[in-house]
Amino acid sequence: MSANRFAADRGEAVLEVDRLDVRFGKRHVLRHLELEIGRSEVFGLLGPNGAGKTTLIRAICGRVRPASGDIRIVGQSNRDRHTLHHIGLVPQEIALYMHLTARENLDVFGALSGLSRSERRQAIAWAAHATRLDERLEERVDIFSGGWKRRVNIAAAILHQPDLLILDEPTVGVDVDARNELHEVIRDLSAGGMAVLLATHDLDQAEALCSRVGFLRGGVIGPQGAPRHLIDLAFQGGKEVMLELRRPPEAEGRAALAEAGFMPSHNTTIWTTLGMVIDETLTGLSARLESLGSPVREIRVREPGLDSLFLHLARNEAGPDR
Ligand SMILES: Nc1ncnc2c1ncn2[C@@H]1O[C@H](COP(=O)(O)OP(=O)(O)OP(=O)(O)O)[C@@H](O)[C@H]1O
Repeated sequence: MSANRFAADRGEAVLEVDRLDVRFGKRHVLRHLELEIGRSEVFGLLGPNGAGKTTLIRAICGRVRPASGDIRIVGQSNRDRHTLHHIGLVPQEIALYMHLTARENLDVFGALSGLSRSERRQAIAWAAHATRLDERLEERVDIFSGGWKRRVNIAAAILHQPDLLILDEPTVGVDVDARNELHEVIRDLSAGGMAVLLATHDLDQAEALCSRVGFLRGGVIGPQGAPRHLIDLAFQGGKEVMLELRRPPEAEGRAALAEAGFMPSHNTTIWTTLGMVIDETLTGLSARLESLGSPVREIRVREPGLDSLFLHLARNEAGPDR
C-alpha cells in the first residue's frame, strides 16, 4: 500500500459539515455549525470544556443524530453507513485488549472492520510502519507507556486507510517526547493525504501541528484559520505583556491593574495586556501593587500565541455585548 495514495487529490474537501444543529432536549449544543477539511489538512478543534467538541465528533461518526444539517465525507452523506468506512476514529479513552500483543490487537480491530486475513496482514504492516510501531508489534500492550498505547490506538484506527482521521485529545497522559513523536506520526499521515480532525485542549500542540484551527463556542466554530493568521488578525503585531504577582490582588490592586490595561487570566496571580506598555507605567504599577500587598514576581514580554487568542476570545465572550 502506498503512503501517498491521496496525493493527486490534495485540496479536495474530505469532510463537509453544513448547517449542523444538535440538541439534547432543550440544550442546543451545535447551532448551524459549518466546517470543511481538505486532504492533507490538520484541523485543530479547540474550545472550552463542554463546548461540544465530542458531540461534533460523534455526529460526524454517525453516533449522534442531528436535529438538522448535513455531514458529507468524500462527498457522501454520513447517513449512509458505508460512508462511515472513510473515517478512522481515535477515541479519547485508550481502548485496547491489554492482555494481547500490539499485533493481536490490530488483528482484532482489522477483523472488526471487515478486513480478510490477508488484507489484515498487509494493513497491519502498513499501519505499524506509519505509526512507527514495527519494533514492538509482538509485545503485550499492558507493558506499554501511554505514548505507545496511543500509537496502537492510531494504528487500529487507520488499518482501513480512512480518508478522514479523527483524534479526540490524542496526547492526554503522554510525556513530552512521546507527544512529539505522535506529532510526527500525525504529520506523516496528513502528508500522505489524510484529512485530520484533532480535538484538543493543548494550544501549544494545536499551534505546532495544525494547518488550521477553529474555536468552538456557543455552538459554532468561529473564528477559524491558520493559527498565525488568527493571532496576527486579533493582535495586529502587538506583544503580550504578562505580570505574575506573588499574591492575588485585592479590589484596589485589581482596579490599578485594570486602569493600566491589564486583564486577569485563568490564574488569579497572572495578568496580561496587549500592546506597548510604557516603562513608567510598569514602574508605577509595580510600586503600587507592592504597597497593596501583591508585589510583582515576574514581568514577561512575548509574541502572543494561541493561548492568548483563546483568552482574548473568552474575555470578549464574557464582555457586555455578549
Ligand atoms: N448524550 C447527551 N445527552 C445530554 N447532554 C449531552 C450529551 N452529550 C453531551 N451532552 C452535553 O452537551 C454539551 C457538550 O458536551 P461535549 O462532551 O460535546 O463537550 P466537549 O467540548 O467535548 O467537552 P470536553 O472538552 O470536556 O470533552 C455538554 O453540556 C454536555 O453535558
